[in-house]
Amino acid sequence: MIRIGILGIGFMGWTHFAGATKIREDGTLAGSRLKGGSVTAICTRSAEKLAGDWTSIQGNFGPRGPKLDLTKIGAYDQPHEMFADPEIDLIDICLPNDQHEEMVIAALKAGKHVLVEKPISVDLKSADRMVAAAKKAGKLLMVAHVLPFFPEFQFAAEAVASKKYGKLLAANFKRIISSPKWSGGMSDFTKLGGWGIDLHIHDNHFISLICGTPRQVFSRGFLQEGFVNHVHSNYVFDDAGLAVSAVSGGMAASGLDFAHGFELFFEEATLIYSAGTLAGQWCADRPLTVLSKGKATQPKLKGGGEWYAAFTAELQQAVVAVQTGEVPRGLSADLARGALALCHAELASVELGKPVKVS
Ligand SMILES: NC(=O)C1=CN([C@@H]2O[C@H](COP(=O)(O)OP(=O)(O)OC[C@H]3O[C@@H](n4cnc5c(N)ncnc54)[C@H](OP(=O)(O)O)[C@@H]3O)[C@@H](O)[C@H]2O)C=CC1
Ligand SMILES: O=C1CO[C@H](CO)[C@@H](O)[C@@H]1O
Repeated sequence: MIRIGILGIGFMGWTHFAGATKIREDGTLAGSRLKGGSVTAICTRSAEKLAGDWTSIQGNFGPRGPKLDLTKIGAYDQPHEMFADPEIDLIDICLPNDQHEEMVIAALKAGKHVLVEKPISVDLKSADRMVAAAKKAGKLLMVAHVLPFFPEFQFAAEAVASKKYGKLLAANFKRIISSPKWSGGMSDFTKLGGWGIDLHIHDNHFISLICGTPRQVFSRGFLQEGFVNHVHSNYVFDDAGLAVSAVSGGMAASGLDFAHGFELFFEEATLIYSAGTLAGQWCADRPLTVLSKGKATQPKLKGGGEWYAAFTAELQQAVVAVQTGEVPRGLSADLARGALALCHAELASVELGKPVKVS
């Protein structure tokens, strides 16, 4: 049994907890959703949350946090005490971006495997230090990029890899939010790395996963405090027969809290998907649809339809990685670091007004 300790009970800490744990209506815990793994501890600075009152938590998807009976799990208010607990194997870090490096390195030094929320860090040198610390400690460092675990994105990734609709010729991705209001810790634009890192990295990671690393990127957009707020990017691959672009940012008016989607153009089919919130209501305006030979079909997707299902799948893979010692590419720190490098190349491209090589 892989025992997981979650550090930071905000939007993502609650979401990971819900993905991993069966919760009854009355807030008591009914066991793990993960095969071979379980959340056995949490660490939070908040006395309220330690006592099980998570009702202050509300992110830009999913329900408000509940009132929980936490008597069956360990509850810490000091990260280093949780890291020292010999009964924990994997630390799951759900803290604001600027705190990832310090806590990741401390957990690795304490002999734990680590899963850290995306982005791995805001700074590339910091990401390198984290990767080096994992190698030195001989422990796994995984980055919780959840997009490949969303059923629609999983379907798209499998279609590209299997070539079931022929070669991918072109792709366009969208990820738009209005500025979130729920989190003090996530409200400092420079600590976030701007939406060009905090938000858009999801698509940079997914694009790198399914298409490989682009050679160059050419971006136009809007900067704020030295970081990207809104960006339109063209990715330049060695394969001139592959055209990929993305639009991401945090400039949407409130009421459009979150929207994402894609159009993938294959030789023999087009895949479209578009969903998000409109004035607080989740709305899949274009559920994943395959257009081919004049027909539009909505394929049966893998995975559950619950709001936390992608996180269950992500945490399940992290558990298997600890069991086997092998990190799947989607969770690898190297791919996460590469996605961050792409974000920085886009920032440089917006600043310089010309294409920039991806390092
Ligand atoms: N994969 C995805 O879809 C998403 C990923 N994220 C990522 O998850 C991470 C956390 O984001 P999110 O959960 O939205 O943020 P929240 O602010 O909602 O939660 C972060 C939590 O970290 C703890 N914390 C510890 N130190 C601090 C501090 N100095 N300031 C603020 N909080 C602190 C707090 O928990 P406590 O009170 O328990 O101490 C806080 O609630 C980020 O890296 C973000 O990019 C965010 C949203 C979606
Ligand atoms: O997907 C996401 C939704 O928006 C959040 C910010 O508010 C991001 O942190 C996150 O990665």
